[in-house]
Amino acid sequence: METPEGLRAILADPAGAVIGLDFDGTLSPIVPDPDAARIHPRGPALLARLGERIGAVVIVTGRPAAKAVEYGSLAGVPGLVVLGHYGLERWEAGTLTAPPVHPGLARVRAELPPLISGIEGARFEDKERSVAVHTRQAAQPQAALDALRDPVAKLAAEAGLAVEPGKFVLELRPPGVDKGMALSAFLAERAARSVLFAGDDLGDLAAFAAVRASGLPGVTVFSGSAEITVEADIVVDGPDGVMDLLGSIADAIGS
Ligand SMILES: O=P(O)(O)OC[C@H]1O[C@H](O[C@H]2O[C@H](CO)[C@@H](O)[C@H](O)[C@H]2O)[C@H](O)[C@@H](O)[C@@H]1O
Repeated sequence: METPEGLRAILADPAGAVIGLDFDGTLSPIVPDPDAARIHPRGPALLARLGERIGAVVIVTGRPAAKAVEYGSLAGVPGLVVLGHYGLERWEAGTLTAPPVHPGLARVRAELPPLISGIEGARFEDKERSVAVHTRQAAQPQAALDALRDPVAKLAAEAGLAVEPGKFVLELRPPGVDKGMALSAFLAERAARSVLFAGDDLGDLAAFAAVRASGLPGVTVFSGSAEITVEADIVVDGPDGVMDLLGSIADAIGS
């Protein structure tokens, strides 16, 4: 495969590059229990190598930023920025900045668990600034997700929250921010000269669009799985493939 223009730009001028990465499904293999997710074993060392030479490495995730740092063992990655909750939170050099919790969260925290209690295998995740319902552990994950779509959408609308669908998950989160907005603002802040973003799920599409809209030499990387197909400049085989790609970038720019 010919090296995409965006990747060539990153290799030619690493100090001007931003490498943006999703967490679950991209850096961290998908597992049934959201609390059991951990970064790929090669992740921390690879990101540390990239952090030394790349202009900026930024993780843009639906997780709380501190959870991504913890589950990723990432506190020591040089210069790392983590934008959590789709850009609502920012973690940098051990400091977390975040807005107040959205007032609608109290209502969904109270009403979502009873609403999903009739759905076999459905699981509630409380992320403080958002909540999620997962169906991966149901006997029929897709049917369970489909059964939840309308009641979850109704509850979210009444609480003034947005629904973010993903891999066997529906999140209820504050509106007005997405991974594309978060990445675009970060590129501007860093005066980036090139960009790569890697993701695996529907929430990452906004970041892919931001790469394309940035006007920079850019490359989108899809961490492929059997669960979803998305067009991107480079498609790799899940987190193993992401690690191979990041490793080849780190090797090419030296350490
Ligand atoms: O933006 P991301 O970093 O990709 O986070 C998106 C959501 O990821 C998590 O759920 C997903 O991964 C779980 C662990 O592998 C898996 O069990 C689940 O089916 C996936 O949807 C996380 O639990 C959510 O809170 C994140 O928002």
